[in-house]
Amino acid sequence: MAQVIYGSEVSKDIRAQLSEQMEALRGAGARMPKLAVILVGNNPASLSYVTGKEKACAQVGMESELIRLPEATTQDELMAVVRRLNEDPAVDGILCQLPLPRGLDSAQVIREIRPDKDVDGFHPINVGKLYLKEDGFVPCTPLGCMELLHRMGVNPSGKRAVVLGRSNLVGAPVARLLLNENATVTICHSKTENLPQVCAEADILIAAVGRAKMVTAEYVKEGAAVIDVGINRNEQGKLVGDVDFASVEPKAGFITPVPKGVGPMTITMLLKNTLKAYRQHEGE
Ligand SMILES: Nc1nc(=O)c2c([nH]1)NC[C@@H]1CN(c3ccc(C(=O)N[C@@H](CCC(=O)O)C(=O)O)cc3)C=[N+]21
Repeated sequence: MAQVIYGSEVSKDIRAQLSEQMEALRGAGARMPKLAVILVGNNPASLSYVTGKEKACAQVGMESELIRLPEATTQDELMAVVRRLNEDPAVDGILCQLPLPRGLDSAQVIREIRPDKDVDGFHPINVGKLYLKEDGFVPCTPLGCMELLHRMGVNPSGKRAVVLGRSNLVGAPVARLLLNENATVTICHSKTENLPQVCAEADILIAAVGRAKMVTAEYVKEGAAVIDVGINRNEQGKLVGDVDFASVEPKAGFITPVPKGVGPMTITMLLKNTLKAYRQHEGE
């Protein structure tokens, strides 16, 4: 029987600490940390995530500004908005919600965000710092996965870790964070052979592949820590993870659910990254 670790609960703890820190800043009459979120177009999933980010900022007492741009926004118009936010001393963090509408170049937008305001941790400078173990912004979902592992009391050092998926947003950075904590890391992808057997060697299994319920019990070692990053929607539009929870839960040592697992941690880590940017801008 696995111990189910609710990211929604862990998030409550962390957000309570953030609320206290915001209270202290407000009490001292300081400028408040501010996150600017750019949403281009009307993708309903993006709108729900962005709304969640704004609500979380308000919940802890952080400022946020939502810039909504029409689907037909041009690359130059979008770049101009990013440049304006780069120069705005009241804005600590900038996030451009992905994916962008077809025809817009997200890599160019990400490069335009000032690295010290890149609270997504997607800018090449911050990616490089992660690989060099220097202090920069780490992407929110990978940070959330590591926080959940630490809350499980699972120390990655010396453990076999398998990351299922190699995206720039999740798989690649979380694999690097696990390596930075001295795990022995295997990254699996669509070309990996004997996938279930490779995954079943893992003490720590991170499922970030984007395929609903793909990970069943045969992919899981008895007692392993399983972290489900999946954000798939089933035919009824219900949020479903990459892990088949019913099949894996009896065998795993720890497991995170979807929803109420990694998702809320992603938002909470975004708040922490925004406070980190604020502290750097305030010269603390
Ligand atoms: N520039 C950028 N940065 C991102 O961090 C980013 C992005 N673009 N594009 C999309 C992904 C996805 N993402 C999630 C955020 C919160 C939940 C979340 O809170 N999920 C809740 C459920 C929310 C619901 O019910 O819809 C849960 O899992 O319990 C999930 C996914 C951030 N993303």
